Amino acid sequence: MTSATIPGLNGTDGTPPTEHSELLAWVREVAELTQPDRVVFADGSDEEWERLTDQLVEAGTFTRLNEEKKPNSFLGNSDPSDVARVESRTYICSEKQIDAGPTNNWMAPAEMRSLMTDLYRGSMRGRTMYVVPFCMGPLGADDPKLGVEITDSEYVVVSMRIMTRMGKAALEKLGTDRPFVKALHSVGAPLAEGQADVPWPCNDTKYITHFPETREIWSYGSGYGGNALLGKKCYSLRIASAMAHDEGWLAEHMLILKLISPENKNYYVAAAFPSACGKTNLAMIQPTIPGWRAETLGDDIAWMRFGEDGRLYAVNPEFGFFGVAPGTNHASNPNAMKTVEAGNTLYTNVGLTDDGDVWWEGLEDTPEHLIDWKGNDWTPESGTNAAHPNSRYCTPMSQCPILAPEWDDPQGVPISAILFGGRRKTTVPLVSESFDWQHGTFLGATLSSEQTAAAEGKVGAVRRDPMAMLPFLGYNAGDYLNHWINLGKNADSEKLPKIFYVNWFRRGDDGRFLWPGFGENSRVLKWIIDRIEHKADAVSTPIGLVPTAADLTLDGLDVAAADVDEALAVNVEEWKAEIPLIEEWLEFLGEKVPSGVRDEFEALKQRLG
Ligand SMILES: Nc1nc2c(ncn2[C@@H]2O[C@H](COP(=O)(O)OP(=O)(O)OP(=O)(O)O)[C@@H](O)[C@H]2O)c(=O)[nH]1
Ligand SMILES: O=C([O-])CC(=O)C(=O)O
Ligand SMILES: [Mn+2]
Repeated sequence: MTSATIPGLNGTDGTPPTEHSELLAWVREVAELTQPDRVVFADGSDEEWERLTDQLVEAGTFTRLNEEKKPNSFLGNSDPSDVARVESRTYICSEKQIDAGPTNNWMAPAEMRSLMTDLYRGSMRGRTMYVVPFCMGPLGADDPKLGVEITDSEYVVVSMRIMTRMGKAALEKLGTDRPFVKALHSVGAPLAEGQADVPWPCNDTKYITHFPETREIWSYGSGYGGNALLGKKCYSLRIASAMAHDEGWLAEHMLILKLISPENKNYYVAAAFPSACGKTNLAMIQPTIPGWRAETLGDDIAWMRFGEDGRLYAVNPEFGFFGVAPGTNHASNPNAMKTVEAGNTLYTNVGLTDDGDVWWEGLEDTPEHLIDWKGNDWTPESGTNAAHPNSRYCTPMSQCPILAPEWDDPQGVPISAILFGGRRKTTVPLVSESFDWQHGTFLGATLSSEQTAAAEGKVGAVRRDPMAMLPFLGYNAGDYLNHWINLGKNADSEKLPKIFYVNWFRRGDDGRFLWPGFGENSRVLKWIIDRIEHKADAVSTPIGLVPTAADLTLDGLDVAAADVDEALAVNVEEWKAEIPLIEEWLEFLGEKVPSGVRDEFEALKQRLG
């Protein structure tokens, strides 16, 4: 493949639809290495969507859902071994190991390149290689954040069309020489001449690799969203966090929410919770308190930078939602249900009902019979899950009924409050306010949560997850915390967002949730806004400023007063038990932990006595 044209391109004369020489050179290089049967530039058109979804139905990957119930929507269940992010196979390959830090897997870039080049050799044989240009964040930005994913998966192409601004418009933005992130993906399942394909090609060997210094991503062996849709975690968090560190901004695992008060005043809130800990639900909240409304700007990722006015502005780099299905229903998250019911949605690893609809645990109207995510007959008596706990829907953001009109504004929105939160059965109260930015950074740095099914590993085990970024940091966690401290030091403290810590998941002795969560979380949000407006009280405790039940608006809440008190309680003995765990965590992070975070730890110990 040494000629100027690219054989097989679009099945035509081989003339590529771009004159971007660096892109073309890379496409040729990858095609030569991976040996696909043909090369196609994805344009993001409706015609392409139809062609590829038809092809996926034909291949047995997709089932077209009932047109009346779920128009233009498909179910694609994965191989049972390929259902979540693989953190043990995720690498940050910086030149120096210290720059990947203690929280990341590391291998020297040259070694990883050599190892993966061997894996990629011939890995696309018998398949089509797609070149997928995309943009993270508004196309209208002064400095649009572009990328190109090369993939041999049709599932990835159609999913990228939902999750990113993909195709022709992004290719036009690339022009002839705009820089872009190179994101290479192969499912690692070449087909020999005449070999039949399987519905979900993947490989037992998996690598999700990042080269932060050269802003490159190499992914191999998995088709699952977080491993294969490279604009999402790989680019917008791991690579972008490294860019943000160099350039003075933040790339965070945060939802962006707009709250509108009864006085019609707008407040923007960003919140970082670990995977499957409630971002999508909070982002689409339907407030239960009269007069308050909410609108969504993003449910997973926020890029934040200081504006000329000194405030912190957030943009959502994504274009769709890749949300957890189980637990989502018309009561818990009506806005997510309306978004997916509008159609144009891809479902992965949920049940298929006899009338061609989807079902998952927690959805209303349990069917008498369905085909479960593994392809087996299922009834409510089966005693197994119809849907995998990490099953997901992939749906266009534009269909969200409460999408904020400013969602695509390249300026972003000014953030008034940042929330950190996790899943903790004990210890962590429903809400607390940090004393200041440095203390808030400490709360984020020591954030802890019980593990969920969003990644391989033991569900329920408590782990520290700094700013909910543990699996998504593209560089040393100590440097990252330093970056947070420094941003605060260099900003006008009056204009910085206030930082809060929430826990919707505290439980009583019998295991029941003490707080009903979901729409009722609006009561906590109202207190947060009232704190910003100096309208609500709080008690100063060793861990931060905490409301009493009397400080919250609880009219109409159907929860025992004792449960609310228990949800809000700061139990000094429980917090003392937390101290050695925090100590161990800071030791693990090592000497790069900033003094500001260490000082906060000492101060906490003092306050606990
Ligand atoms: N008890 C309780 N459960 C909640 C609440 N909010 C969300 N959940 C449950 O938490 C699970 C995951 O929530 P999501 O909102 O999808 O998680 P996410 O943080 O967006 O996750 P990722 O997409 O993995 O980053 C779902 O099963 C929800 O039903 C809440 O306020 N209370
Ligand atoms: O990346 C994914 O697969 C989904 C997600 O948002 C997460 O795990 O946090
Ligand atoms: Mn996420």
